[in-house]
This record gives sequence, structure tokens and C-alpha cells, in this order.
Amino acid sequence: MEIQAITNSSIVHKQVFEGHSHAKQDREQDTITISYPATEVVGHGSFGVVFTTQVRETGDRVAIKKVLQDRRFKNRELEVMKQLQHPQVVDLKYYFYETDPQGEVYLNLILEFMPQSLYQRLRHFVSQRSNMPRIEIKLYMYQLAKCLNYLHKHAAVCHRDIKPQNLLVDPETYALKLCDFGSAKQLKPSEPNVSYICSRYYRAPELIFGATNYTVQIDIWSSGCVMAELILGQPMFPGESGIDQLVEIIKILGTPTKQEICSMNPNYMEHKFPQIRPIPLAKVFKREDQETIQLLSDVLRYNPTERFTALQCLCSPYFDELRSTTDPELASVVSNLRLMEFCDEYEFDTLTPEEAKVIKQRLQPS
Ligand SMILES: Nc1ncnc2c1ncn2[C@@H]1O[C@H](COP(=O)(O)OP(=O)(O)OP(=O)(O)O)[C@@H](O)[C@H]1O
Repeated sequence: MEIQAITNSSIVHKQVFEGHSHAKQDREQDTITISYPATEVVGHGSFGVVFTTQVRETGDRVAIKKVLQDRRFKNRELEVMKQLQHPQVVDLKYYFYETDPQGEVYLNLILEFMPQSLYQRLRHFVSQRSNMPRIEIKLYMYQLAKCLNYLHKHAAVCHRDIKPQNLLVDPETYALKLCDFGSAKQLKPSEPNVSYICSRYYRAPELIFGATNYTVQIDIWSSGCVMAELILGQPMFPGESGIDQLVEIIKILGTPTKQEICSMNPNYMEHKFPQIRPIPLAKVFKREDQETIQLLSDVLRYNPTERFTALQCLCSPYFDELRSTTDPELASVVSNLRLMEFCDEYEFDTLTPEEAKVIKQRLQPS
């Protein structure tokens, strides 16, 4: 779903809740009033509409995502977004409810605005028959790994729909932020989760195998698919149906071994698959260097426990260029985005002090 805004002169005044207030329940006395020019909605998504405007009190450009609210349930997207605050997550500034004349209740999420999706950014290069510059890919992938480390470790949340359309970017600063937490969930090892989530090209193989005990590692697989797509200019595994998606993966990674199938879903152990040999990733990505190939092969692994975690991705030599650049232009992008700054409280809080020390030495240039 694309968004656009056509402003007209009328100003809307709304009582809204703050996105990160500490109040446990939504009470009217906890609201503030903001105003913004009314906008016309131009795009419709599967769950709602998004439009953009500017809050007059703060001058902030925002995107307003309006979703139909089922009165029987808490909105999981809202609950998740309220607890997330990270430079690589689109910030929830405010939210409010409204009821239409038919009595339907809508939840409006007022979000930090970002100019483009990574999907649109890639299409820009593809339409010019050029490639996205390697360094731009690296800047985006680094921020995605930083985001997922925070999401998976600090918040224990799995996004479950990582794809270029849900990664918002600013091509002027190279900032990247994750959006659309409509499928996100806190996964608990003891509770099963539905496997029919995530958009087809980006679905981890354990989801295609119907696993319900999957982990946050499904997001890492999707990220690997995004990285491959940015390099190739087209999806790496363009499956035409649910099962064809597996065929596309097998065509490149080869048939999974018995152990690999067991690691994804033991119920398929007896199933007979045609034996296909893997194509080395160095052949698929002929013009990429060794560090790029290595990171891709570390994330596009059948076995979710062998697949790199977000923190392991961040430590990959692929990102050393960002840590040790002598190019003043790149150094300034890295510094403006504060890519080498980490917060102990929400980025290393699940590590022991010893582990944190080693990781910091690796991630922070001396
Ligand atoms: N904060 C934002 N700033 C700018 N654009 C945004 C923002 N949030 C969403 N968008 C745009 O709106 C699109 C749809 O947003 P989102 O994915 O959250 O809605 P959805 O209804 O879940 O859509 P989908 O049909 O893709 O599942 C995004 O792909 C993006 O282009």
C-alpha cells in the first residue's frame, strides 16, 4: 500500500493518547489535544488506510494508520508499538479511537513519517537499470540487524512480516526504520504460534514446513531474503504458491538434510524429497565479495538454530567497512545515524557483563 496526501484547508482537532505514556489504561484525563490539516486518503492496505499530515503543535510530519478495531480484542499492533522505542523502529507518537456513523470503531496510530519504503527505493534503481549501491545496501542491512537485535532480545518480539515494503527509508540520510507491527508477537517457547504468517517470498522454510514452535529466527531468514533482493534487484526466492516457495529455496540451497528437516519440523522426517544439489552462493552472487557471500550463507540456513542471530549479523566482517571507514562522506553518514552508538539498557541487556564487553569491543571502533 502506497501513501500520499492531498491537504485541504480544514484543521482537525483530536484528543489523543501519547504513544509511550506510562498509564496502564486509556483514561480520558490522560489525553492531550493536537491539530493537523485534514488529509484525503489515497492508499488502502489489507488492514487499513494510511495517510500523511503535519501536527501543528510540534511541526512533526506524521503518517496516520487507521485500522478497523475489533471490540472483542486488544489491538496487538498498538500493544507492541507502545512498548517499542528504538531509532530503527517507526515511533508511535499518539493514538486515538473514532467511531463512524455505522458504529464501527477505528484505531488511528499516529506514526513518525518516513519518505519511502525500501521496496520503492529498490524500484527506483531497477527502473533505471542500475543496482542499488553496495554501501547503501550495507547501511540498510546494518540498521535492520540493529533493529532486530533490539526487537528479539530486549522486547522478545518477533515481527513476522519483514519485507522491503515494511522497511521505511530516507534516501537522503540513509535512515531505515521498521514499520507494520500488525503481525508482530511476543513468542513464548511453551505456546504454539500460527505458521501462516509472513509474506510468501520472505517466509522461512520452517514456516513452509508448517512449524508452530518457530522462533524469532524467522525474521533473520526474511532479512537474508531482503539483502539478497537488494543485491539482485529482484526477489531471490520468487515462489508462485506456498509449496513452490520451498521449491525455489531448494533450487538454490539444495535439498535439506534429515537433520535440517528435523530442526524445522520433525513431522516431515519421513517425507521423500527429490535430491537437488546446492548452488554455491558465490555463483548466484558472482560479483559480490567474500564477506557478503559469507553473511548471506550465515543467514540463509535451513536450521534456525544455526542461522545467525541479529547480534552475530552485526558482528559480521561484512559491516567492518562501516566501523573503520576512512571516507569522510561515509563516516559522516555513520555518525549522523549514530550507527556505532549502542545503549546498554536496551541493546546489550540480555548479555552478561563479560559478553557485553567483548561485543562492545567488536562493534565499537576504537
Ligand atoms: N510511518 C510511515 N511513514 C510513511 N509511510 C508509511 C508509514 N507507515 C506506513 N507507511 C506506508 O504505508 C504502507 C502500509 O503500511 P502498513 O504496512 O503499516 O499497513 P498495512 O495495512 O499493514 O499494509 P499491508 O497491506 O502492506 O499489510 C507502507 O508500506 C508504507 O508505504
